[in-house]
Amino acid sequence: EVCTCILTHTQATCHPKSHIVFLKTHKTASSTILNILYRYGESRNLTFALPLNKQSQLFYPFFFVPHFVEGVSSRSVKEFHIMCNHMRFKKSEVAKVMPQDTFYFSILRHPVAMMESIFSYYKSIPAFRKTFSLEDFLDNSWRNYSASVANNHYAHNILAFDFGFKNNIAVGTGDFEERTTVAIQTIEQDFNLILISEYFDESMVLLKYSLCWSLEDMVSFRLNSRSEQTRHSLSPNTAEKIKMWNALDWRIYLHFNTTFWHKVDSLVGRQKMEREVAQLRKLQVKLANTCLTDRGAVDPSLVKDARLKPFQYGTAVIQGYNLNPNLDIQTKTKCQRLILPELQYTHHLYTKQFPKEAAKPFL
Ligand SMILES: Nc1ncnc2c1ncn2[C@@H]1O[C@H](COP(=O)(O)OS(=O)(=O)O)[C@@H](OP(=O)(O)O)[C@H]1O
Repeated sequence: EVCTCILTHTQATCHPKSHIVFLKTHKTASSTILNILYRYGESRNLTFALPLNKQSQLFYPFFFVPHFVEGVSSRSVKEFHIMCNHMRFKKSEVAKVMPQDTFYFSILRHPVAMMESIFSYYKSIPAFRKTFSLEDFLDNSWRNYSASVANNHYAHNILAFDFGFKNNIAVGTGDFEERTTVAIQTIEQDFNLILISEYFDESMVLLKYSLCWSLEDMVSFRLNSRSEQTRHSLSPNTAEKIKMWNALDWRIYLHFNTTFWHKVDSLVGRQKMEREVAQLRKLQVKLANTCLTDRGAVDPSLVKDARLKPFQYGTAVIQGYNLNPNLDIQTKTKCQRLILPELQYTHHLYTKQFPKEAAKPFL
């Protein structure tokens, strides 16, 4: 894989990859990446490993098994190209569905920013429900945190959980170091690339090189972003408490933040990276000027077309976009796909791939 990617440096004959697994982690900009994969696959008639029965997730938080994918049990699909919906990762099971030469990648976000986002989005889970604030949770409520209660996994080392590891471990306990090492080594083995949400544009350029795609394939608008009014700034003291509480995630993040920059150096180079990030941003500004009326995201109450409204959850206010009404049909379709929220786009692809199943009443 590395060899073909190096060839892309010189614009030589690398072959675009189309067998891809993206582990969609939570609150890491993963919906923006999902949208990139959906558009790439749809425009090339690739087949997605979509969740069974019109679900939007691969039966998360259960560990992945092949029959979660529509078309596996019925054997109606011969070859899957892209798997990218939320799942709890288990490599041995995913590998039963996907071709051998599949490229595996995922994305991590700084655990402090991530927990701030998660607290607002998953405020209704038992661990957070009765707490006044994230600070209140970190100071007091975590003492009553029960790992066995459904959905509480969102509150503790959620990155590790999504990658398939046990998430309930405290720093300083007997096997913390060993389990951290095993988690990091296993992710290194199972994944070809780990991206970092804080360097989203750099991540997209790195992904472009790794997949041998074009810069045009990497353009996106920020999806699933919260409006300013539901963001909370955290003190340095709170940030330290989050790093302690989510020590496993913090260690995983630190490790892959380092390897990310090693990959940048070996696959792209810093100067070229800077140039390509600037090009990518230019392309995105141009696209925003063409596609959008408001130039950027707006609060959901201001999204005029109900079909383009993102799903709302918890105390978060998730923003969406308004489409420029003066577009020719072709441009309109292209722009619409760029801002189509995850649930709507998943349903659209499901209907295309499985028209008969899509017509059946929802069970
Ligand atoms: N391009 C880009 N760059 C940086 N950050 C981005 C980007 N796109 C989305 N986001 C932020 O990612 C958060 C949503 O993450 P997800 O889409 O993974 O959420 S979900 O788990 O699917 O609900 C959400 O974070 P918060 O706004 O802090 O909640 C988004 O703002």
